[in-house]
Amino acid sequence: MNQLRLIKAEKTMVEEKKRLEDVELVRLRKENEECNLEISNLNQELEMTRDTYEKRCLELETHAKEIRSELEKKMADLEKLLTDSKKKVKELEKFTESKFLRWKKKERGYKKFMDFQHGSLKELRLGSESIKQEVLKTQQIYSEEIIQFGVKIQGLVDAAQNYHTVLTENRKLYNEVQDLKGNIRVYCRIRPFLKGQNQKQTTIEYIGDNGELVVTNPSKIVKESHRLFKFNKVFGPASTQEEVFVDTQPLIRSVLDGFNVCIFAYGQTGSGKTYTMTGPNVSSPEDWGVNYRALNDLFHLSQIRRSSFEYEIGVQMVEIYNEQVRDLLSSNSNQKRLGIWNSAQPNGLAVPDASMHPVTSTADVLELMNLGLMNRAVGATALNERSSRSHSVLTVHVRGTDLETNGVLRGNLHLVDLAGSERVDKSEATGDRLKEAQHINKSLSALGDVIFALAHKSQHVPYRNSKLTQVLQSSLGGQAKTLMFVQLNPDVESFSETISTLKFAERVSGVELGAARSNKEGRGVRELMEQVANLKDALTKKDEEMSQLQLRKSSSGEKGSPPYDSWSSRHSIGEFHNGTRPHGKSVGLNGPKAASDIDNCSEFSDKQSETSDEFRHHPDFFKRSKPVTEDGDQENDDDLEIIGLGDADSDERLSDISDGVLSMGTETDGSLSNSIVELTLFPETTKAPTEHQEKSNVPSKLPRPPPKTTSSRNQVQPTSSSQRLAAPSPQRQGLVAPSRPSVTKVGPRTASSSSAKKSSSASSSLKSGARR
Ligand SMILES: Nc1ncnc2c1ncn2[C@@H]1O[C@H](COP(=O)(O)OP(=O)(O)OP(=O)(O)O)[C@@H](O)[C@H]1O
Repeated sequence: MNQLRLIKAEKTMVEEKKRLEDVELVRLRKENEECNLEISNLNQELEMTRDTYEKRCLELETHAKEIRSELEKKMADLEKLLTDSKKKVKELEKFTESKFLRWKKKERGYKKFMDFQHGSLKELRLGSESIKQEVLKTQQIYSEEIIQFGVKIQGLVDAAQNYHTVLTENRKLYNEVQDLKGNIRVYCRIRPFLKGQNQKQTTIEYIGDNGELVVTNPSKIVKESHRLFKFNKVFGPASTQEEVFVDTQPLIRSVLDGFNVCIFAYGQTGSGKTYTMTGPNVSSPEDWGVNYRALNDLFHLSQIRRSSFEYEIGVQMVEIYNEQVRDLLSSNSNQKRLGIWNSAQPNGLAVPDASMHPVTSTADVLELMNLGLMNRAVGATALNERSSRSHSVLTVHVRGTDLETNGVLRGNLHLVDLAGSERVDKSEATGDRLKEAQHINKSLSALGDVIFALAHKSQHVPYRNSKLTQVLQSSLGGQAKTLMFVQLNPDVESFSETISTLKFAERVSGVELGAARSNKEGRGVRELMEQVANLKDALTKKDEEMSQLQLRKSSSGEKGSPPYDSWSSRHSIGEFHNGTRPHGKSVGLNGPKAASDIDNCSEFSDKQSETSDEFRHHPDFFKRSKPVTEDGDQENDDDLEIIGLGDADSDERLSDISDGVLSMGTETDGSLSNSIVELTLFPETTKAPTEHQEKSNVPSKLPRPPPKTTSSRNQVQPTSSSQRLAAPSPQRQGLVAPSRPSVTKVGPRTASSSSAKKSSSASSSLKSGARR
């Protein structure tokens, strides 16, 4: 059993073993298959590799064959090249040899040439040496000649400089001649274009150094479109305030020598009148206009002269708007209309009620002017741009006392910024604007009338026709120096205005007023005046004789001129007011003076109509000139209507502003210092307390009026400050008395006229030579 079992176990074991061997066999078989597969694969691969290798070998063999054949070919080529190169080398060797030979030949040729050149160079050097010598010689000659030229040019320069000196001298002489003739100086100033106006066309074509100005209208180029004007000086747009002042300075300085000076700026609105007269910016001295600079200069000069002269300077500033005079320096806002006096008043106060401010420094002036400008501006807010439609007049009164002789000099300087001139034409205006335009028209016309009446030596100068001319009277007569700034706007749109302004200015520049005279009250002047009076008396006598002869002739049937013809042709007004005879005889109104007065009156209408005709030539001024009646009353009545003033206003005209009485101190006795009335420059006032206070600034050193005498003038004058300026000495009374009965005002001034008669002899004697 055991054995069986053993056998069975062995059998199981064998079976197990067999089964394992089967599995192993299967595995091995599988592996064998795999190996066979792999072998076949490898065989395949080997086949392929062999094929590829064989292919590659074939290729390489073909390639090697190709390369070999190629190499063989190249070798053949190289051999060929080598043979060719050898051939070429041989050829080159041949060529080089021939070249070398040629070079050698050339070298020899060059050598020969160089030798030749060397020889020539030597020759040239020699030649240049000689040329150098010659050039040196020529240079020397040239330098000598240049030196000679220099000397000659220096001579020419000297001559040119002399020419300029002569020119300057000529100009000076010309100005002196003008001064002597009393020509109104006309300076033209052209405003530059303002910011934003750069593109505008200008009408100014040429500005000459000698005062020539050519204007043209670039928008209308027609034949003879260029207009030439000539003035004393033309300031271009680039001119500075300083340059303008330098040319004005001598005129202004003469105020300190006792001359009356009037400077006014004329031109259309916006042409630069205010710029010239006041300046755009008061705080910058560079921008100061003529006004500030003038006062500054007067102070400066008065300081320089302080060892020989004591000067007192006072300032008034008024505005004339709608024929009403307003004090611009008054602190009183409710001021009444100011009256105007006859500026023949010896103290020269045309508007005595306007506050007078003594000034001693530029700071004072700046303060005052600021006040004036502010007051003007107050008006402007109410009436809009009032400055364009009102005249502003700054009056500087100067009184100088000669410390050595005690002689007194008085000078007035009127600095006037006129209203815009073109407004005159703008008659389409209505209401207030029309009224303004009429007033501007009237006053500018009146200014033109006065200037041309003076120019024509008319016996009647219509000062009364406007407030402006009344205020300026003392500085517009033959005794004064007058300068007009003609302001131009270069804009082409203003062309027609520019032309009419220039035409007017051209006519003004030709006006001769007669030599200006200093208001000097000294013995020398008095003696001269006496001499003049004597001469005039002699002349009057001759005239009388002639007129009598003519009368006799005409009465005996011969044709002849009326007796006054000869007088009028030879005398200006005032000449026959002389009562001083060569031997001290006094002539009353019944004498030649009376005759002359009648004569003067009878001539008024003729003279005036002549003047008016003359004036009409100016498109702006003259057409509008009204005929003036004999004594101007008609015209003044009209004026009164326009400005709404009645008798009250006419009563304010305390003195009849007669042309004939525009006289200066012409005392006739020897006691000069006693006879001249000492009038205060800044008189006291007893009117309103405010004004009183204002005027209490008057320096105590100023002379006070002497006690009243029996002056008729003083008796009738109202109680304004200047009415009590002084009590004239008997010799002086005549100065303020009306010169002609025909122009003497009645009413409140009856006493004045009657007393004038009483003092007629004194009056007539005082007026002698006043205009000559
Ligand atoms: N020479 C100048 N250089 C520079 N600017 C100027 C000059 N002249 C005038 N202007 C300028 O032109 C303008 C007008 O000038 P301004 O007010 O002086 O004219 P106006 O003639 O006084 O005018 P109005 O009649 O209205 O018073 C101002 O702005 C002023 O600053």
